[in-house]
Amino acid sequence: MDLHLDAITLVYPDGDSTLTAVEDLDLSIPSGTTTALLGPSGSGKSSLLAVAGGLTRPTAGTVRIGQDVVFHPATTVAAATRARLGRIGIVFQSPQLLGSLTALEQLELHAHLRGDRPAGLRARALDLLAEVGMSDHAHKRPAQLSGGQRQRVAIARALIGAPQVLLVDEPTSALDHARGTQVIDLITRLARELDAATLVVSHDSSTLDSVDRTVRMLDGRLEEASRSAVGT
Ligand SMILES: Nc1ncnc2c1ncn2[C@@H]1O[C@H](COP(=O)(O)OP(=O)(O)OP(=O)(O)O)[C@@H](O)[C@H]1O
Repeated sequence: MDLHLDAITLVYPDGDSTLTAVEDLDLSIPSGTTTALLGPSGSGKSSLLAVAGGLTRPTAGTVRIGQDVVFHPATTVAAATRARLGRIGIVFQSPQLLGSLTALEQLELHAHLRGDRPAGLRARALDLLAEVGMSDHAHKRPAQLSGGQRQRVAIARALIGAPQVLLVDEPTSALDHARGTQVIDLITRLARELDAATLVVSHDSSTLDSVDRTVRMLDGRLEEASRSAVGT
């Protein structure tokens, strides 16, 4: 299903005043495609991703998956958590793996937390680890893996629940150019295979050849050139 961010505004309290991190922003991402979100530091990229993932309530506007409004200014924490766990996979900037668990166990634990039934779970987790090129490392713990390998485990973990939406924050910031490009190519391919509407925040446009679309944020808004590309 497509992801729609409709007229999103996010205002943070800032001492005695306020700071508008995202301002009246519209963005739609068709299912199975990947959109990269670029922009200078402080332009609002992570804030927008947090709203799209239901981690932060928008001040105004709605987040829809298909026709369903999943997040809006009055969404309760319980409803946001339910929608996120059921429909959205998130990969954070640092992979946030648990040190004591193997790659395979990271995926299994995540599925259990989502409330998935265990039947066939191990096979699906192993399939996903194979998809991200980690079959030979399924039984290793994070300390035994490289940065790029940990990022691959985090991507597989985000996909274990077959999410309709995949949100990825700066997946390449700790990687060199070649590995960064590989990770972006992997995300783009998996989004297509799994039909997930995917948004990737990035600083580094040189790794983004495989994405379907690139949009740029500046001061909480999409730049004109990117906005005209929306929907193409
Ligand atoms: N929790 C918060 N409370 C108040 N202001 C915040 C908060 N989080 C972010 N901001 C401010 O909102 C603006 C947008 O920040 P955001 O982190 O979304 O930008 P970004 O484009 O992701 O930056 P970077 O590329 O450096 O991660 C910045 O001015 C930032 O200082």
